[in-house]
Amino acid sequence: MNEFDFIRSIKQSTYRNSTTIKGIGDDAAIFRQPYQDIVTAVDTFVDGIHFSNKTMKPFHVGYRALAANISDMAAMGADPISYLVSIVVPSHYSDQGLAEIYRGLDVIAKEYQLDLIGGDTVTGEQLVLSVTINGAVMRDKVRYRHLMEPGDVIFVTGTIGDSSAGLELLLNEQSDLNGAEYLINRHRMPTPRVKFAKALASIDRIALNDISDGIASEANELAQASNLAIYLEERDLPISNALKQFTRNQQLKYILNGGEDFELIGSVSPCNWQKVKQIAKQTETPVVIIGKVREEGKNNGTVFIKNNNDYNKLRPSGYVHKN
Ligand SMILES: Nc1ncnc2c1ncn2[C@@H]1O[C@H](COP(=O)(O)OP(=O)(O)OP(=O)(O)O)[C@@H](O)[C@H]1O
Ligand SMILES: Cc1ncc(C[n+]2csc(CCOP(=O)(O)O)c2C)c(N)n1
Ligand SMILES: [Mg+2]
Ligand SMILES: [Mg+2]
Ligand SMILES: [Mg+2]
Repeated sequence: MNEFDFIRSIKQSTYRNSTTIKGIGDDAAIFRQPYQDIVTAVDTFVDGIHFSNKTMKPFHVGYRALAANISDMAAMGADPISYLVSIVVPSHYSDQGLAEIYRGLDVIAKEYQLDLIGGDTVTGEQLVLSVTINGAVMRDKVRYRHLMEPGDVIFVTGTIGDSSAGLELLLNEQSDLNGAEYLINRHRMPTPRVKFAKALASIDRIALNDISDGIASEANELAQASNLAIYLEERDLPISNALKQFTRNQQLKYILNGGEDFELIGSVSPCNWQKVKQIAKQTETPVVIIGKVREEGKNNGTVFIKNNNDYNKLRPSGYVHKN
């Protein structure tokens, strides 16, 4: 299919948001958002780095690429609205594969009521998807990483490490483990926590970060942005039943250094914790406290984790891209 036929094939016939003024079909898209701040982010998804034919079908490539962007909106407390997709397609890639990528994009877009409003299509050596997302947030309700305060509790949604364990099962072609399907599904089709993050709007101040690179990295980002120290309790890290089958060392590797869970880690004043719990219940989002925040002079910007009664420094150690 040529570029123009392809673009016609992916154009939405109607838009899901009345604020989408112009989508696909001109030099640029237009959306209108009165009274709110626009929030925007981009994330890129590369064959051989973020996925391979061992780990994802074309449908999952689309689904997972947009999920990562939606998760960044959740991490800001924003409502995702529209997205643009820039895609590099290898010349040997099938029309059917391309259609499946866009089906994956559209399935999750529909779930979160997003409009596809534009993008770019080029041929190249390697399949690459770069997704730009737009969202909106009420003024003064953005959940910056720098908003932690001393005395806050650190919480995390869902269970952590599942995606990384699922990835390892896929790479080792090991699908006989109990719960393998669950773990693999968590890797291929993560669930960004938008409903929960939006429902937190009644709480004045919350710091949030989404878990793309493992708790060790994300907690360090929060500590550094807020210039405070974080103390985590290893035994309180939330683990799925499927992950419990792995050795404790493997579990900790997946949880702390794995990544791609797209759960949220954040901090809130202890006086608002009950409210967070209540909102979590209403939105069917598991949430637990895993640590606390302290003002500690020379230790500010550092994360510690307790096991066997000792706190040890937890260094950022997720996936780092090197140029
Ligand atoms: N090439 C770049 N040019 C300009 N800004 C960049 C570039 N790469 C990253 N950034 C910016 O750096 C900040 C951190 O980006 P990063 O990609 O680490 O966050 P993230 O998207 O939450 O994490 P992840 O990509 O692991 O999901 C963001 O403000 C991002 O826009
Ligand atoms: C085939 C294959 N091999 C390895 C990985 C692991 N991996 C790649 S990027 C990344 C961090 C998030 O990236 P970013 O920071 O760009 O969002 C992780 C954990 C994978 N997903 N697929
Ligand atoms: Mg990014
Ligand atoms: Mg993020
Ligand atoms: Mg990253």
